[in-house]
Amino acid sequence: MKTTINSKATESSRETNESPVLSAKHIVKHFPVGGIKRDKVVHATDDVSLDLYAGQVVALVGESGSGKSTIAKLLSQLVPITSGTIELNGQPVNAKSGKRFREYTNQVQMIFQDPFGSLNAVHTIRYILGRALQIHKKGLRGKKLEEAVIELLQRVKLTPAERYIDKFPHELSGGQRQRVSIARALAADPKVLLADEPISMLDVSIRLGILNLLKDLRDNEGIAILYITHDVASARYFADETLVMYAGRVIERGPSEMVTQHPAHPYTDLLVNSAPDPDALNALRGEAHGEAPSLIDPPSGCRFRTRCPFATELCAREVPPTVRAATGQEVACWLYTDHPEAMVNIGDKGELKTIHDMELPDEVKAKIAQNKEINS
Ligand SMILES: Nc1ncnc2c1ncn2[C@@H]1O[C@H](COP(=O)(O)OP(=O)(O)OP(=O)(O)O)[C@@H](O)[C@H]1O
Repeated sequence: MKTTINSKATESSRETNESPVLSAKHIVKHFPVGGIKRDKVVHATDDVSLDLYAGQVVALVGESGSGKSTIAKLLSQLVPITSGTIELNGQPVNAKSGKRFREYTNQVQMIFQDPFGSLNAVHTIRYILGRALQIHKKGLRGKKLEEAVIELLQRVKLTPAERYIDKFPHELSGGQRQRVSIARALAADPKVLLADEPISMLDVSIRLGILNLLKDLRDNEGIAILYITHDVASARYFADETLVMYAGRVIERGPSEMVTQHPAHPYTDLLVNSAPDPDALNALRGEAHGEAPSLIDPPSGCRFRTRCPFATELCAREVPPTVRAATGQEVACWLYTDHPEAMVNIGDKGELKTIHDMELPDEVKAKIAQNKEINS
């Protein structure tokens, strides 16, 4: 039986001897449920590990409710983790307040989805960015503060800065406001940006500009970025590595090009083929059906098995190990192991048949055979 591989970030996308800036190890978040289900919890994220490296973008993709935002909230320490550890520069982070907490939030900044709600409408850009700078660099005032505000505006390409500095948020376009939000995050000189759907509320025509700005920050300033998105195509364009989440778990990860062009996990395949509307999965393919599962009582074993065309009794019984697929990415799926039961599929009428008896394209059969060989 194949041994489970470490869920370390894919090495081909970066220098192998580099250490991550921010590292999440086996993080779990269970939210308590109120009302009559008081004794139950929502399994928002279960056993998620990820590493963010300087000058690299990691994308988290998945349907609505798969736990992506929860990961960002845990990494930004907006909500406490149920279990697991977060390490910044190799040091475990457990400060919940005080100086060490402020040091952490300086280094790990968040960019939110809604540039309309996240900037205070009653203040000018000068005040908003000036306040952010003063919080992180105490004693900065007068001309030096003005220069620092102008520099921030230049870093996010709002130039000439004089045109924007005395404006109120409502006088700016959505894209310009998102640039101000990014400038505010940069005021802390962060090593990590957690960007939760930073372009999804923006007009399609200006989305690329914001992604290119974030790309520049990655390339020129070496900032590590976690990019949360529904949009697989933008993950391919922007992210070095892509992690796919399903019902609170990471089910596939690897170089973005491989994950998005040669998906290994049946769910990723579905997600990629349903683009640009990943929430329309149900209508997509005859063989995959059903709703995303409840996170209060998630399915046993593999959480995708209730919608998976290849699900077996083994998938219901045990959580699949994470193994390496022939195409290089890491995948949590029994199909990629040499477990004998993973060969058996329950047909429409309840009869047992092997995956090789199913009507699959030859290339899919070859891929599965190749994967089994590699992992045996
Ligand atoms: N404070 C909370 N209390 C209870 N449940 C929560 C809380 N926050 C999130 N959840 C639940 O956790 C699960 C994961 O939510 P999360 O927002 O992380 O998903 P997501 O993938 O980011 O979705 P979206 O793309 O819609 O933002 C959902 O079932 C959600 O309802």
